[in-house]
Amino acid sequence: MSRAVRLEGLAVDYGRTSRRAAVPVLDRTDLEFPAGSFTALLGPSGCGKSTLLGAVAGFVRPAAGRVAVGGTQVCGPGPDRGMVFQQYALFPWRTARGNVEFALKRFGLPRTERRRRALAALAEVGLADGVERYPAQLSGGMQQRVALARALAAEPDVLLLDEPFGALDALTRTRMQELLRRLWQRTGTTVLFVTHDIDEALALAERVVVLGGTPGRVLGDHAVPEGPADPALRARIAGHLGTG
Ligand SMILES: Nc1ncnc2c1ncn2[C@@H]1O[C@H](COP(=O)(O)OP(=O)(O)OP(=O)(O)O)[C@@H](O)[C@H]1O
Repeated sequence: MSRAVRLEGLAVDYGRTSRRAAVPVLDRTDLEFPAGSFTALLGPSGCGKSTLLGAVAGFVRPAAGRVAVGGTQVCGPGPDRGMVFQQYALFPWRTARGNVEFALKRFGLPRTERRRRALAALAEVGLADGVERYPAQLSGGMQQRVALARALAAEPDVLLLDEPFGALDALTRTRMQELLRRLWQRTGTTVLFVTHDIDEALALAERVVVLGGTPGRVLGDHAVPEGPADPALRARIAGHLGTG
């Protein structure tokens, strides 16, 4: 299933204490991500991309406004939202299968179901032969496949990816991008993908939202047409980023 994500006047600030005023990180932001859509969030370092994703994941509490997934207000993390980070954050003492199974534990699934889902998700990301390997026996790309399988095994409605391929070499990165596109097309999950790479955003997403400024706000919102890359669109987006 997939569900729409809606940000309504979402604002986030950090560092509020009894002595110090809060630092605003994300300005009041209204955005709607339709069910099944694939959006890239693009912007310079520090503009609040991860913060926005964290608010959707339920890790970050809004200072104002709200986030709703499928019409239900987000109050904390939940199995309907899966997250993949740049650092794979796998347990080194668990195998690929063990890492995915462990992540499913908090959803109260019986052991046989956890195993079934873990093996299916690992096969889906092309790791059927590596399920009993430990992270140290896997390349960076393979470890990121495990992290992706871990998120997919929960069968989330919304997949949140925070620069997931930033640490991979160019070839592995292209392969992982293709894998993600295929998975999205098959599952129809709503995808929010954070990157600071224009070409990655244009290669993957149907829509590119550009964030920038301090506090962060939406500077541009562009549909990406199917087909060959459009240099004029790229130039417009680069213009928002000040890299044109
Ligand atoms: N837990 C926190 N406490 C205080 N400040 C924070 C916290 N997390 C992030 N910040 C600050 O909030 C701002 C936005 O950070 P965020 O990580 O959301 O940006 P980003 O656009 O994802 O950056 P990057 O591309 O470098 O990951 C930054 O100035 C950062 O230093």
